[in-house]
Parts: sequence; structure tokens; C-alpha cells
Amino acid sequence: MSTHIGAAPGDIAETVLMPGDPYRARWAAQTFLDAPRLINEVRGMLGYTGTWRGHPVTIQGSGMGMPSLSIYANELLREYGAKTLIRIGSCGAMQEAVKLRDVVIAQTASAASTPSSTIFREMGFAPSADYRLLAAAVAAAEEKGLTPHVGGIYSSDTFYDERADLTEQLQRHGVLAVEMEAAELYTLALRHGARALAVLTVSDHLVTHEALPAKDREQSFGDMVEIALTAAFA
Ligand SMILES: O=P(O)(O)O[C@H]1O[C@H](CO)[C@@H](O)[C@H]1O
Ligand SMILES: O=c1cc[nH]c(=O)[nH]1
Repeated sequence: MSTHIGAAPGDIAETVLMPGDPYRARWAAQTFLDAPRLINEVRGMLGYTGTWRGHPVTIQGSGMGMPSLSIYANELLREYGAKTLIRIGSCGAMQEAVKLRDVVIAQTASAASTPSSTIFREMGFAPSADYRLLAAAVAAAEEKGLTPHVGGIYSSDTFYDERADLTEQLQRHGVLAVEMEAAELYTLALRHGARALAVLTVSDHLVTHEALPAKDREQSFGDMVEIALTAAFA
């Protein structure tokens, strides 16, 4: 057990999928894993371990925002020996060409600050995905007949953003989508010699103002789960 995860040491796989929503963790485990079993419910942050095509996989909720993700990712990396962490999250599209329900694969994640920012002092560190995982995820998406958007995303500290000027600058620089965890996940994985990637589905649109209901965010983003699983074992 770690401070925030109640699993026994051998109960967590080296490959961990991390949705923000603990109920998405439950849905994904029950839908895509064989013999999923609950391995964590501390604070209601559900985690399940099962197998996918014979490979052990854990799906553990991260909560919303980088401080919460940082707690779970740190404990998974330091105390449970996780080696591959793939975020499966929702996001808000920032470009007109990125449509509702499209898949976004994050090559880089820009942030104004992360829980790791203080250790870099004056340095603007560039959190980036593991290249081979990224390439495998793109191939897996294309194999499914999808055309994923691949590029930079923005990991924000706010869902209800008040910085229209910042959004505009990020859009000018081609940022595809906004979410709230990937930059810290990438930074922690790089620090601990692990692989990380964020495979996202568009649930909101910052240009058209479309938005999907909560149930859809929890239970309808199956493509990104299958892409993440396929990439992890490619
Ligand atoms: O759907 P999840 O994975 O939680 O991700 C996105 O949704 C939450 C905000 O609604 C934030 O956590 C953001 O990153
Ligand atoms: O951070 C997020 C996540 C989903 N949708 C958004 O608009 N922002």
C-alpha cells in the first residue's frame, strides 16, 4: 500500500492506463479487460487490474488536475514500479479542424506551471511523450480507420479559463486541445525512466462551444482505450 493507493505491491501492472475520472476507470476495466478486479478505492479513486490479450494492465483514476495526477503517478512509479503510463482523457478542442469525439494524441504538453515547475527554476521544460508509444498509438488509431490529430496540447490548471488572450496565442501556435494532466505525467515519466503518452477524446469545443454530457465522457470513449492498450503492447 502507498499513501493514496490501497493495492498490494503485486496488484498493480507495469502498464497503467490513467483516466481522470474514476468511473471511466471502472467502465474501461469492465469493458476492455479480462477478469478485472478492484485494487484501489482509497478516496473513491478507483483502480482495477486485469488482463488484455494476456497482458496484465491496471486502469487507475488520476483525479482532475496536475496536483492530483502527480500524487497517483508518483506512487505508481516510485512504489509500484509502473513502467508505462498512458492517460486516457477528455479534452477541449482548440482548433476548428479538431471535431467533437475526435482522437488527439499529445506529442507535447505545454503548461503555464506544473507541480514540477519549481524544480526547473527559470527553465521552461518541454514535457514530451515517449516516441515509440506515440508512433504505436498513431498506427493503432489508423488501423481502426481513424485519423488522429497528433501534436501539441495545453495542460491547464483551470477548466473555467479566464485568459482569452492565452487561448488565442496557443491557437495561433497550433495547439490542438486543452486538458489538465498530461504535462505533469510526461515530466514524471521522464524523471523516472518510464514511458508516457496521452490519448484523448474531444468532449468540448472551445471554438464551436459544443459539449458532451457527463455519461458520454464516462462511458463512450472506447476508441482511445483500445488505442492505448494496443500501443502499450505493440
Ligand atoms: O476526462 P478527464 O480524464 O478527467 O480529463 C479532463 O476532464 C477533466 C475536466 O472536466 C480534467 O481532468 C481534464 O483533463
Ligand atoms: O480540460 C478540459 C477537459 C475537457 N474539456 C475542456 O474544455 N477542458
